[in-house]
Amino acid sequence: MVCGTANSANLGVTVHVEDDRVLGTVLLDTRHAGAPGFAHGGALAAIMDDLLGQVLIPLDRPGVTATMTVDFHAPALLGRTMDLEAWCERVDGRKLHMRGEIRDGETVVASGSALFIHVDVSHWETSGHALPPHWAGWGATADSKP
Ligand SMILES: CCCCCCCCCCCCCCCC(=O)SCCNC(=O)CCNC(=O)[C@H](O)C(C)(C)COP(=O)(O)OP(=O)(O)OC[C@H]1O[C@@H](n2cnc3c(N)ncnc32)[C@H](O)[C@@H]1OP(=O)(O)O
Repeated sequence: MVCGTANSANLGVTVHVEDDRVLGTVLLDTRHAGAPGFAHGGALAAIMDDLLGQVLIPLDRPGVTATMTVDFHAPALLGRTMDLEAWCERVDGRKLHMRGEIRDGETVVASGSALFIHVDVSHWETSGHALPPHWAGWGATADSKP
């Protein structure tokens, strides 16, 4: 629902990995309004969760959000391309401490921190739905990483 191109209701986030960091952009519009002209905080929180979750890819650790805090520092205006950045601050066993920012130019609109828990890919098999084929092998190098 955030960056999945197969979902026509996605929030239009695009991301890529650079040196273990996830960088990206998002352009919110009236569909994502809270107050007129401003992005809904829940949309920003969803973007933050997904952004921090994308760090699981360079970490090569499948995982889920256990807890997340989003700090809203400045109003997020609709119709502006905002920059996204996320990284892993610390790995402590299965606990993955992520951090990220949503910025409008030099202004940090929101910052986030989350605890993700490393799980086996079989975690998602309990839904009964088939996993995306490209998830096969996700986490294969996790045991060899600190
Ligand atoms: C090449 C491949 C490409 C693949 C490409 C894939 C795309 C990749 C992008 C994904 C981007 C999407 C990002 C969205 C991410 C979601 O939206 S995930 C969905 C929302 N989250 C969930 O559904 C999680 C639901 N919760 C759970 O399933 C379970 O509670 C958990 C989190 C797995 C933990 O359960 P558990 O495995 O039984 O572990 P448990 O022993 O309870 O906890 C382990 C440790 O963590 C601590 N802990 C657990 N929960 C908490 C908490 N809430 N607060 C503090 N500590 C906690 C425990 O205290 C424990 O600590 P220790 O005692 O070891 O010190």
